[in-house]
Amino acid sequence: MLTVDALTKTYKTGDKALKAVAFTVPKGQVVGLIGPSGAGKSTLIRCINRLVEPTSGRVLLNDLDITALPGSGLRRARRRIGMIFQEYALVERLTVMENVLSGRLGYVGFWSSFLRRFPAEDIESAFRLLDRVGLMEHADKRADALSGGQRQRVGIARALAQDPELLLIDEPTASLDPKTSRQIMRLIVEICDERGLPAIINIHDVLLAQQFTQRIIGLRAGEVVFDGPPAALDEDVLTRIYGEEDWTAMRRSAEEDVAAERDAAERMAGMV
Ligand SMILES: Nc1ncnc2c1ncn2[C@@H]1O[C@H](COP(=O)(O)OP(=O)(O)OP(=O)(O)O)[C@@H](O)[C@H]1O
Repeated sequence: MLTVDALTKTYKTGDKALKAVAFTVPKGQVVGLIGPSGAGKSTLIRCINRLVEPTSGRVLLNDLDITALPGSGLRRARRRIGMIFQEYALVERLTVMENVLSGRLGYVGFWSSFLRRFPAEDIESAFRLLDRVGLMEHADKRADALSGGQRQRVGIARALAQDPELLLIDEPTASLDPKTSRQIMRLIVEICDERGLPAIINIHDVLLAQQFTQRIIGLRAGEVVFDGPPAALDEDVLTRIYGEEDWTAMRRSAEEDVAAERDAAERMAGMV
């Protein structure tokens, strides 16, 4: 379980990016974090793994107080937190398998990691993960030979290779087409359910968040202004999160996207 307790971040510039943010995420739950630009979503994700130092408040991962850890303890704690990124952050010239195994680098000693020699059980487990994300036959391909959706699957497998207790996911579908985005969201939610992993997904696509996550947290100007099930996310709530003008513009562009996708599907159907 992840507990975020009265988390506050004030940057040196005086920007109050988080104001006493508090929530808990139980095992297996996937939370969609939404909010307008500048609401504090990235700051929240970065404060949880302490890439950004919180000003006050606490972050607990199961029984471990991440906010109280000194440097060495923090490195060990970060192994427990898997990260998945918008731009995948793969090593392009390495193979799919090597990228997945790089998730184990925090566990093997310096020379083994320098020589990229991994224990047999790490390799077996990496094969199982590649199978789970549907990339078994691509294990030996270089990462730069893959499609965007396949790359994100490698990113997911690499995060899981860490054997994490929490996943922090930053805009996982922002570089993908709508169909691939849905496949990736479905995969993330299924895997979190199978492994009892809590996850927070920073996601700008409200419809996608609503369709796949079990809970939505809406941030506005550093404060949680909504925390509840996707079904409760009505026009009033969305206006509260995004403001009247931005929500109307977002809804219009989402409707246009849905219509464009439907037209494309109809055209494809007409061709066969
Ligand atoms: N390194 C920094 N120094 C000073 N202020 C910062 C820094 N990073 C973010 N901020 C400020 O903190 C607030 C929250 O920013 P943050 O990037 O967390 O928002 P966000 O919701 O992730 O936005 P976006 O969706 O555009 O990525 C903003 O006012 C931003 O200007």
